[in-house]
Amino acid sequence: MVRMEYTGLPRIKHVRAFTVRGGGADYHDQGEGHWIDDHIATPMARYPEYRQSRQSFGINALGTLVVEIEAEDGTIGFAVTTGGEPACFLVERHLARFLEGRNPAEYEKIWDQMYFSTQYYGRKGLVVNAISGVDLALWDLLGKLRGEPVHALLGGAVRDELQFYATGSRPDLAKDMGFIGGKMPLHHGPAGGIEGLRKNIAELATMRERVGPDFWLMLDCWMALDVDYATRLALAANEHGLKWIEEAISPDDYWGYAALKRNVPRGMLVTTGEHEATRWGFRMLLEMDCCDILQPDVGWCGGMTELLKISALADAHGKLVVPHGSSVYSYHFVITRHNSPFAEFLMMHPASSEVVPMFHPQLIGEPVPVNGRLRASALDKPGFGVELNRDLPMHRPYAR
Ligand SMILES: C[C@H](O)[C@H](O)[C@@H](O)[C@@H](O)C(=O)O
Ligand SMILES: [Mg+2]
Repeated sequence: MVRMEYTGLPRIKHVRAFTVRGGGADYHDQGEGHWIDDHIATPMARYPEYRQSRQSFGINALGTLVVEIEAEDGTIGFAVTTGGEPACFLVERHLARFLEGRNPAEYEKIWDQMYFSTQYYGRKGLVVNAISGVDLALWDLLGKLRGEPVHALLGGAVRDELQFYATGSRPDLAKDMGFIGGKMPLHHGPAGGIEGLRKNIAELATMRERVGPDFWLMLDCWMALDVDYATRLALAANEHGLKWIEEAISPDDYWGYAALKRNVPRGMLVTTGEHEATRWGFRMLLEMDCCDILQPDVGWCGGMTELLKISALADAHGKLVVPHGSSVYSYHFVITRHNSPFAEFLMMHPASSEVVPMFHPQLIGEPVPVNGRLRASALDKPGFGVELNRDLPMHRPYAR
């Protein structure tokens, strides 16, 4: 038998970084009147001028980062995440050196060099968002070069379809659309006092009335609360069958999460992780028993290469990993892991009344759940199975 010498894949020739505005991966970057910017509780709500709108304090300050990786045969892999112009700088002026000229299959070594070369100023947040964007573009390129969907590169689907819960303002409509649950944004935090707490519970009670006793209802608290408020909210919400209380405390307060997890009523789940990063951050959440479900965002936690490590660690601890909604980037992962039994779908329609692609308008061919589900066969194109909408006004601020 002739032994084929392994020469690797076509080398990486160019890495390019662009920013683009208006929804997409920076999905908080929406127009007026969208549910996602309507008096949602945040840590900034202690300042009255920043209470009504998260855009007022800059939740959409960054915009989307688009990373493109072109191989020497002309194949292009890409990915989108949150990061905007500063992330473009990091990609073109720092990270690109670890990719250009390399074999795209060496994603472990590339990830290691991207992380440890930026560790002195990175480790979480924007820097790891940029690393995640590069890593996801690399996996897209790998899939396109090998003619395989990313889920096949990750070991293949363990189920025939994905099921989704919906995040938005109308769990009642989500139930009618076939989703398995509805997660609502919390509208009032400690700054709203007991009155605000009562309003939170009234909103939950109204939705429980509309959806009946069995449909999952969850509250997303977006880092806004302290342990005392979160505990009182959980105790009051229990009679309305709250399934989980999400990201109630600051991501840095591991001790607060551990206390909240001890305080909530038996059977109610504590979840967090969308603003956590790397295997080391998630190890802290696991070893300090902070939560029941880990929710890394694959576009923010370090990318697919890191999510694989986080997921295996969580699995060893018997914990679920339900990634924060990140469109196809999480779908290709969730369908391959038993400890990821369902996925999040963020309702990006302004009134949560219609299913629209999560990263609209940036991804051409972006699949959406039908009746709350997505067949594995809908994810069978190479890479992440989507193309970049090149009609959008993209800007490459640090072209080389
Ligand atoms: C709905 C929440 O306030 C955030 O906007 C959402 O993006 C995130 O926390 C989520 O879990 O989807
Ligand atoms: Mg959340």
